[in-house]
Amino acid sequence: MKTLPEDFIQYTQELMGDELFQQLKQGITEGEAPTSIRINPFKCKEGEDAAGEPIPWCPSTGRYLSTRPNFTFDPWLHAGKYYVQEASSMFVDLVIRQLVHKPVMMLDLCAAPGGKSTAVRAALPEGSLLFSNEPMRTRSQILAENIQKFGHPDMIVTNSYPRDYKKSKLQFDVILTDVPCSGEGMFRKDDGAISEWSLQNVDNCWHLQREIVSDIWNCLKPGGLLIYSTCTFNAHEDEENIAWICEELGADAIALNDIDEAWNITGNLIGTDIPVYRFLPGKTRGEGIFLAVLRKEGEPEMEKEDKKKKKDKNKDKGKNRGNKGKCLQVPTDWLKSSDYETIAEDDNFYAIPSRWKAIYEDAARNLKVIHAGIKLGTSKGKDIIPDQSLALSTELNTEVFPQVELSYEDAIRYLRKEAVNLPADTPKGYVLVTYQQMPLGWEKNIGNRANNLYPQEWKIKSSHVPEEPCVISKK
Ligand SMILES: C[S@@+](CC[C@H](N)C(=O)[O-])C[C@H]1O[C@@H](n2cnc3c(N)ncnc32)[C@H](O)[C@@H]1O
Repeated sequence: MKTLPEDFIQYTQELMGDELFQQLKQGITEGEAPTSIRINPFKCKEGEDAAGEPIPWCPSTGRYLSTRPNFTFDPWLHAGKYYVQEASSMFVDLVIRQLVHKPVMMLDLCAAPGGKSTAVRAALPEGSLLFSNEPMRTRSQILAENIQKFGHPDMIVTNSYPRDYKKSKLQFDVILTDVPCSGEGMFRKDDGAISEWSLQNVDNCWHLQREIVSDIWNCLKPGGLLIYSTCTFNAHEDEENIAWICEELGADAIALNDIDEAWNITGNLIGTDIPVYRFLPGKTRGEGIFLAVLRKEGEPEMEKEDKKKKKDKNKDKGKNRGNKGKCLQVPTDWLKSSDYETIAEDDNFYAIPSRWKAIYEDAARNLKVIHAGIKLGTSKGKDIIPDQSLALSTELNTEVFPQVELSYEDAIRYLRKEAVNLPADTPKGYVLVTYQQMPLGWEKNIGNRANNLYPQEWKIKSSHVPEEPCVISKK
């Protein structure tokens, strides 16, 4: 049985009242964290569905599973066909679908490991561009990995601080700040969150959260949306910060529609009329999160912007802004569509959707961009080695590469970066290996053997192999 910190009990009981607090306490100490996944709609065939019960606030892609499979040994997870995410966090799906109806520029400022970024990307209208940022270097690498597995081309991953964004002067229609917090909402799942908790840390967190939002505020367009979330319960990091943002920075909180009472979402706990959404374990079926949506004061400058875009488009007509010399080296048919420009950086080639190349260039000048669009490959001598990002991209033209379908055992061997031999009649050169038709990565077939090109940093490290594959698909 978990023991909660005394200071936490005292404060939270006062904040919530006895009945709600007892429900929460029981949820944390005795309840079980539900297992859930979110399927990647861009990697599912029409009519294909995942097993499990739909998550009510994310019914198209979120599923509760009745057991917890050993996800590490499911090749589909590595192929980006789904993401393991706790259910409450999928609430951003509802927020985006309800409030964003035209293509936008969005920033997920505190994004690693990428759960909310991929959820948001799936919900945004096509034509939107999503920046996914994480200031901590190691975590930003994990974020870039998960974004590449998700495979959507309209994403830029950066490893920068909010203050770097402030200097960049980039402007966004929507910003999500899933800020670092004291983590009370993780008490059920993670004993470490309990041992690291202290009143002092709560105090440090709400100060840092205000600094983060202040730093990024000028990057939000007038009339733009700020989605603020934490995974903690105390009002300092939640309602009090929301009130502070509204008053000091200038914003209004927005109430969401169609919130079913049966979901048992809890509202504002400090008696103000600001609409906020709290997911409490023991009450709502998921872990603890807090979320509020704010609209920045001011009128959206839509008309002005649309005119400017038109002007810029005309200015660019007939102008090839790609790196011509290097462009020629990348086969033009590796992608399904030709709406891309190839960018060469050192030995690496990226395909950037043409419509946002100017924004990419702006970002690259001002921020540390660690991934953008689709990384096509790396040149080595006269060769271009196709990249893992290309293999997992939804834009890959699978028809131009020979393919070999792997058995479950070989797929796991491949994902562990062990040698996997290909059938004798496989053509020499780069071969796309798949598992149940999902691309996993590349091998280079050199005749008598094949080199496994799976990224070293992504490989499965455990030597265990389960007898049965984990099955997420509906039979
Ligand atoms: C709650 S986690 C984000 C989880 C993520 N949104 C998801 O759904 O997968 C908060 C993130 O903020 C990052 N962070 C820490 N300090 C930050 C800062 N000063 N500015 C922005 N992000 C920061 C942390 O490293 C962490 O990855």
